[in-house]
Order: sequence, then structure tokens, then C-alpha cells
Amino acid sequence: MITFRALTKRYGQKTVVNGLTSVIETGTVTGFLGPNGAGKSTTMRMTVGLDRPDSGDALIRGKPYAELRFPLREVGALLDAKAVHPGRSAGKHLLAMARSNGIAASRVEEVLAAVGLSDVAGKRAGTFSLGMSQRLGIAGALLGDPGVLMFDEPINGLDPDGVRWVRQLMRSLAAEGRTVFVSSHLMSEMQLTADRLLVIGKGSILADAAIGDFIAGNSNRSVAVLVPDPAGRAKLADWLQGNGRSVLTGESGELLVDEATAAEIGDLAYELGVRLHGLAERTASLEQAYMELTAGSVEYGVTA
Ligand SMILES: Nc1ncnc2c1ncn2[C@@H]1O[C@H](COP(=O)(O)OP(=O)(O)OP(=O)(O)O)[C@@H](O)[C@H]1O
Repeated sequence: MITFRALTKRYGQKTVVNGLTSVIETGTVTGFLGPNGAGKSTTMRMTVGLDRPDSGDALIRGKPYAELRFPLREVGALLDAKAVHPGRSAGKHLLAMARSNGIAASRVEEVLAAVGLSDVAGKRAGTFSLGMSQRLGIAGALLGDPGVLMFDEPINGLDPDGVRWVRQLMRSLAAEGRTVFVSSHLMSEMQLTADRLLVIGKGSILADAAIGDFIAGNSNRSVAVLVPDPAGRAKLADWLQGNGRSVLTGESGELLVDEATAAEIGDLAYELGVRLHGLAERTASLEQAYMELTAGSVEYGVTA
């Protein structure tokens, strides 16, 4: 479990993390989302003692990071995949980490195998591609077999196979009862991986919810209705609009009815004698819901 209690960080005049309070639960994957510069990395860095909060705190299983005797055995983190001495081999890098945390040297081989880097254990980390560096970073996070894991953008630079591997890894770590806290900008991937979401914008919490609730709460339910004959289409649209409903025409000529269900529109069409060729509820994607929620919190967006 990770607990944030009014966690706050300022750089000069700017408050980059603003009174963050949340509990990141065990046995779940919690996606940490927010536009560029929202404060995600700063929050993660404070959690593992790399930045100091101005006020408030971040606790790992109830303790500040500084009080953990063998931190890597409590919390594993991948924050910056390139933050490895470039001249050191992957194996030596992990061995040094293991030694400083009272972790058996045999664990190095285990984690290298787990991330698929056994064959390049002797190669200098500086020669690694971004994807290989991410794998090495993940190996480092897993080294101490910790109950809490944090990953900042772990799928950056990974090939599709690697992306799927990370997804399965996160899910299995959570299934083992661990706390998995992961930031990403890839909404489609988060939709497949996360159970819960913590969304921040300009340092403040915008949402802290189960993913299903988040999508339902931040998007419109709509129904796409395909009516083959124009008169029928007009009849249905007129009736709906006359009853205060919002109806748009989609790209393929279908009617899009906001805040409706397929059953309701199907029954209505039957009553009006309108023939249908298609009736489908549009399930909103995480991306749509996220865009709706964060529209006002994008700091570095481009306006067309
Ligand atoms: N060492 C620092 N000195 C001054 N400002 C900083 C420092 N580190 C971060 N910031 C600022 O804090 C804000 C939050 O940055 P942070 O990297 O935490 O955001 P993020 O949500 O991780 O963004 P991204 O999605 O782009 O990685 C940004 O405005 C950034 O410029």
C-alpha cells in the first residue's frame, strides 16, 4: 500500500504537487494518469525519497521511505530507465543494487531471466536500446521481491511483444497481492491493465476511482442507430429532438443519440414503425473519458 497524505511540492513559485491525498491499494494495478507536467514523476520521486516534499508525506506500507531498512525489499521502482551507469554491465548493475540491500546474489540471474535479458547480462548498459533499458529497470524494481512496485512510463520504447509482457507482468504482480502503481500516457494500454486510476492535473487530483466508474462518470453513453430510409431517419430524429434529446448524425449517416440505451431506442423505433438496420451502444473508451476530464488541465497543449 502507498499512502499519500496532503503531499505537496513546490518549485519556486509553482506548486507542482498540490495536497495529494490518496491510498494506492494492494492487489490492484493503479494507473497514474495526467497531462505532461502534471506532477506524476515528482510524486513518484518523492515516494522513493529522491525529492523532498514541502509538506505532507508519502508512505510505503505506513512508513516514509527514509525509515525503510532495506528499501528495495519493500518498494521497487522504475523511474528513469537510462539512470544506469553506462559503463557497467546489466549483471554488475543489479549485483551492486542487491549487495547494498542485503539481497542474495542469486536473485540477479532470476530477475534477468524474468525480464528476458539473461543473454546480455555481461553487456554494458550504455549499449542498450530504450526497450532493453526499460527491461533492465524493471529487473531492478523486481530485485528485492517487494510488495510495492512503481513504474514511470514502463512501456516507452517497448515493442508490441514487450508491451504485452509488461501488461501481463503488472497483472500478475497485482494478483500476487502486491501494490502496483504505474504511470502511462497510453490510454488503450491502461484500459487493459489498470483496476483503478489516479488522475492528476496541474498537481491536483482530478479523479481517484475504479476504472469502470471513471469511464462511466466521464463520458456520455450514446447509441448509434442505422435507419436505411431517409423518411424513417427523419421521423425518429424529429421525435427524439422534440422530446429534448440530443441527436447527431455520424460519419456513416447513422444517428447518434446521447444518454440512451439500445433497448429504449429499439422500442421507440418499433412504436414509430421505423425500420432499423443497426442499433449499437457506444461504450466510451478510457481515452475519451480521460480527454473529457483533463481538457482544462493541459498545460503544454497546442491549440489549433
Ligand atoms: N527539478 C525541478 N526543478 C524545477 N521544476 C521541476 C523539477 N522537476 C520537475 N519540475 C516541474 O514540475 C512539474 C511536474 O513535472 P513532472 O515531471 O512531475 O510531471 P509529469 O506528470 O511526470 O510529466 P510527464 O508526463 O511529462 O512526464 C513540471 O512543470 C516540471 O517542469
